[in-house]
Amino acid sequence: MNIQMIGTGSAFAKKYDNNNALIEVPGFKLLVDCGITLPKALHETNRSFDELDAVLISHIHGDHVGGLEEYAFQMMFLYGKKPVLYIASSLVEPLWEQTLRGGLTQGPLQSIDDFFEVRRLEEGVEHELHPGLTVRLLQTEHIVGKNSYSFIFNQHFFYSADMKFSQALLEQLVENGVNTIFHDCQLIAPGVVHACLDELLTLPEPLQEKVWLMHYGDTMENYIGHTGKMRFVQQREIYTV
Ligand SMILES: O=c1ccn([C@@H]2O[C@H](COP(=O)(O)O)[C@@H](O)[C@H]2O)c(=O)[nH]1
Ligand SMILES: [Zn+2]
Ligand SMILES: [Zn+2]
Repeated sequence: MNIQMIGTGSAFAKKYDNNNALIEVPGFKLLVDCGITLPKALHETNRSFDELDAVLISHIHGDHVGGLEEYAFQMMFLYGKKPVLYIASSLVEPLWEQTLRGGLTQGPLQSIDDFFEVRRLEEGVEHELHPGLTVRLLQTEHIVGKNSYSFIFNQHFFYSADMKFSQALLEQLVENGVNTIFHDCQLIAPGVVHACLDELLTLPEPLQEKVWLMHYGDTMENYIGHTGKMRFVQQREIYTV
């Protein structure tokens, strides 16, 4: 499985695009989150919405869902297709009612199903998205009252939604077969709604070696060499995991 971060930036980053990814297995391209900057960033990566097979959503913040309106409209008006949307069941109603409805509805098109082929996912269940690609949703802590789901792909690759630091969770994941962790990282403490670098640096070194840092601020380069055994994911670089 290959992963390319279309962006690695935090919500306010300007040097880096929103923390959204493209996961690819033979015959299938999955966009993970679709934030405000995604449509332009995808274009700058010489890709188009039409080549994506589906999008998977972690939680409802602009840097993760703000590009969905353009995705739906481009697919409708430029390509005459309905994109496949994988999303936790609990997020379907809030995504539509609180984020997308105002911009998308027109005439007889009044429901999320008019714009997306919605595939509802249940937490804790191994879902096969395509031969060679499974995902399991894990609800992780971000902001009180807002459901947020991290992902375990192919039982070994953990991709955090925006989440608070939890050493216990990371240790448990590794015990259960996870060997690569892409983790959001707020560079400046305190993390509050994210794991911050100081917290991640308290992880034992063997665990740090499995951790790659993403969702970082514009000053990331100042921290190169100060992340212990952890490495920064580079925007637009392709990693095989
Ligand atoms: O406690 C907080 C911290 C941040 N926010 C806002 O959420 C969005 C998305 O930010 P993420 O850091 O990517 O989750 C951004 O506008 C933050 O300012 C918040 O509402 N509450
Ligand atoms: Zn975010
Ligand atoms: Zn968030």
